[in-house]
Amino acid sequence: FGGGMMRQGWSIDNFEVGRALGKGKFGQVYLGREKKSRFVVALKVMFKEELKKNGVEHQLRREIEIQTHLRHPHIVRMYGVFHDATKVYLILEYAPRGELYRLLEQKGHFNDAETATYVTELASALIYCHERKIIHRDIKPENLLLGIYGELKIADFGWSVHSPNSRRATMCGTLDYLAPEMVENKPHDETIDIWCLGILVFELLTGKAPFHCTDAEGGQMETARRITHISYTCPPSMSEGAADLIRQLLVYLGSHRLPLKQVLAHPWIVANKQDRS
Ligand SMILES: COc1ccc(C(=O)Nc2ccccc2)cc1NC(=O)CCSc1ncnc(N)c1Br
Repeated sequence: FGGGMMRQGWSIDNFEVGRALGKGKFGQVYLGREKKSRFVVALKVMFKEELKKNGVEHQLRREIEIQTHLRHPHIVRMYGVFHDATKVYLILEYAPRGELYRLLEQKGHFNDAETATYVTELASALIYCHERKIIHRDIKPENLLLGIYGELKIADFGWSVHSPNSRRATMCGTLDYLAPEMVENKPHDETIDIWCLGILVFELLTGKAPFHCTDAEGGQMETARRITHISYTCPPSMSEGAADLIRQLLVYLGSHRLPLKQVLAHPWIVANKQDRS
């Protein structure tokens, strides 16, 4: 089925459409099944009008070019794309265990073994991307899905670009994952993903993003100030090893952040990561 997937000429008539899986950027995602092969996929349906209104057609085209060539166990596959008069459809790998952030909400936080295993999977996917000069720029629980064994898969490369890049993404929503160079609108490179990895480690272990400020605490301005001043504290519940890894990731200068290969070799990761299945 995969090979055939790249053949052009798919239409929605080739698929049975099932329940809604979630709401991605610019569109709704449904469970789908290709009729002949019965292969199950996730179908993301986006309205051309909305893409045009948001001026993201070129971004989507680049995304499709990037994504259709990526093959990695911890990156959600994009098998293909088709469109009709009003909509664009992305044929995506279905992640059977859904969204990581829902699991995080449910559990409150993860333990060292679960977190170190997710970090290992994410770091290996990011190494694969960075080798191809692709930076994701939007690593956060909302963009991470879970495969059949509960393994992590990066999805929604909505903001991926080729590095180095200084174009400012119109960031909507939370500032929590913004790196200092993004807050200060400076040029950035793939080390931006290493910053986001540091934010993620903290959030998976504590259930909170390190620089988050509620509106009462000063809101987004205060969050931005804390990011550029690297002003956060690890809770006493956090192990020294995890705090050490976070300290080496949340570094102001991108070039001074722990390289991904050294993340995989960090003592806390090596001591706590588990094998899946
Ligand atoms: C490789 O995955 C993507 C690649 C690209 C884009 C995308 O929209 N790009 C884009 C859209 C507009 C403009 C520029 C880029 C989106 C995704 N993926 C998603 O949105 C995730 C859909 S939710 C889901 N998917 C599978 N299994 C589940 N259980 C769930 Br829940």
